[in-house]
Amino acid sequence: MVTAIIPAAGQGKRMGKEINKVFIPLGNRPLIAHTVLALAQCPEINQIIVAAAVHEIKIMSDILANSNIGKEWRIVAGGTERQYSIANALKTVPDGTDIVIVHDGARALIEPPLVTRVIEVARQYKAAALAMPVKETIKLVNEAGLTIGDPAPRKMLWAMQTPQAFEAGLLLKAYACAERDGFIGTDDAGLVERLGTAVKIVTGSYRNIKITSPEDLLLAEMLSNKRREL
Ligand SMILES: Nc1ccn([C@@H]2O[C@H](COP(=O)(O)OP(=O)(O)OP(=O)(O)O)[C@@H](O)[C@H]2O)c(=O)n1
Ligand SMILES: C[C@](O)(CO)[C@H](O)COP(=O)(O)O
Repeated sequence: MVTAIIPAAGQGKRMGKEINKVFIPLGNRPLIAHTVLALAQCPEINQIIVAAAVHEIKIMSDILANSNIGKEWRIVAGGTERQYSIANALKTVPDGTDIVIVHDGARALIEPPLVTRVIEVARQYKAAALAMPVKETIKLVNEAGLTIGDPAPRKMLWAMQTPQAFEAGLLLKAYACAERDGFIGTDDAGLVERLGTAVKIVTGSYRNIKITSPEDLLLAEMLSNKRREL
């Protein structure tokens, strides 16, 4: 049984709008509805848990109730960090779940076949994540703004995306260890790697953007219109 967790309890500060970016409309529905519906289209996923900010539970619930999700779904209260929002959701994962997938509410353009793929690979390798090769030259820069070297050859650098999928027991252990150590990571794969488990990379898509700043919204609108034309 596969449970999907969607953290959507952020503030969307970098988007610079008054509302949480996951409620911004994209085409005919809010971003979060696109995200949840994309995951709901994956036959492998049995239930969906969305983490929402406490003061946004009502609006989230209204949106999801009107979205014809067609799968079991529920909302949990989020936390002050993405990781805490996911930790809250993990506490409510139903017994019998063997795979947990985590997907950002803000990655509304995810294509269902990629979700299916990452779940299949997680069954094989225990841990899998979408990622894309970086296109830019990446450098380490110190606080004074001076370069201090290249981190690794570019062909070894991949930009992590979501969804990321894990054996349920492994992810629960990774979260318990991170909490014990006071470690905050920027993705779930990072928490699992701390246990010594390598995460199998699945090539994602440059269209699977995390809608973070206003330019991303423009790009999302273009990509989404293009998809409707096809
Ligand atoms: N305390 C938090 C912070 C983030 N998220 C979610 O994690 C995903 C990825 O985070 P990000 O894109 O950084 O979203 P925000 O934290 O909302 O953005 P910002 O940092 O600009 O405020 C988003 O779907 C966001 O809603 C969450 O559930 N709980
Ligand atoms: C998990 C993630 O989407 C992988 O790219 C990303 O790290 C989330 O980052 P943020 O710190 O919440 O912007």
